[in-house]
Amino acid sequence: MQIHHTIESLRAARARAGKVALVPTMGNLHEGHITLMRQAGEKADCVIASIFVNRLQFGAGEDFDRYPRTFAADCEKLQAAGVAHLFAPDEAEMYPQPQRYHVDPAPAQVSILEGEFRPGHFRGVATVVLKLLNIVQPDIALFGKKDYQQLMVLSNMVREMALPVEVLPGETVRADDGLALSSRNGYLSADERARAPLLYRLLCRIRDAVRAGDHDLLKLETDAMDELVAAGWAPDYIAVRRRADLQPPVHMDDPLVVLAAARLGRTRLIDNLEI
Ligand SMILES: Nc1ncnc2c1ncn2[C@@H]1O[C@H](COP(=O)(O)OP(=O)(O)OP(=O)(O)O)[C@@H](O)[C@H]1O
Ligand SMILES: CC(C)(CO)[C@@H](O)C(=O)[O-]
Ligand code: BAL
Repeated sequence: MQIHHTIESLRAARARAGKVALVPTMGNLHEGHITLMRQAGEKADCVIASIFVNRLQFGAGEDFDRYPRTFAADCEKLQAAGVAHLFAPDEAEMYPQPQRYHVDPAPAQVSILEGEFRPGHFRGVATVVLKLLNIVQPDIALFGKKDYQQLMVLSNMVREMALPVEVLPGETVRADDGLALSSRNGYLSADERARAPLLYRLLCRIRDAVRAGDHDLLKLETDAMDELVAAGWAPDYIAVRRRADLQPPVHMDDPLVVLAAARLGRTRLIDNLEI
């Protein structure tokens, strides 16, 4: 695997490659990321991964400074997964001056769910992903469904900006007990890690209830929030939404997804399940 720290070096390599799939990450790689890399390898001749902890998408008081940076271990995993090129710019390469141009998703996209609790987050995500797409110019870009709203925002950006790239979703990879793999799981203490699968279990319960014909969504959501609080969590939201635009459903036969975010100690976890 070749490692590129500059845009110039990455672009020279990209120019020699055929069909390229890009998998953007913030590093601290786990099996969820590696599954995306393998899926990318099935769709393209050449897989390019990126690792960049993007300051623009972190709010004040969020975990930018303590975000796990494990570059050497990440490189070994990418190499083993058959990734051909890694783009790993430093901050001066990505943002040589304070970024003056941003992608601003419409409030309907980003004032809800994650966007309500992380103001400015998706502006930062969309801006860095547009920049990564411009740098790499991949044919395909892959993003995980674990970050469901991110996938929606980025798919809409690509479509509305007519970017010449195909966005492909990756299914959420989970631990045996159901917890969605996430870099932030590493923040959990042993006790918190043992309690963490409750979030997934509550999502399963709501999914199963809706499938079985229970349409009292408010009660399902409120009961699950109460259960999290009783178990010592601080939930931000649990919401059943339409998959297409993440707005509240009008018809229960719309394709739906249930999404949640909650804090366990100092760690904020998100998860979702399609219904
Ligand atoms: N468990 C997972 N299954 C599938 N894809 C995943 C999983 N976790 C992350 N991804 C995807 O990997 C890409 C990079 O994500 P990122 O580097 O933020 O990892 P993360 O584990 O989600 O980290 P964080 O804990 O910061 O949310 C994103 O497209 C994300 O949706
Ligand atoms: C897409 C992304 C790499 C942009 O920084 C990040 O939000 C992530 O890791 O999901
Ligand atoms: N996995 C999405 C990136 C973030 O939480 O900032």
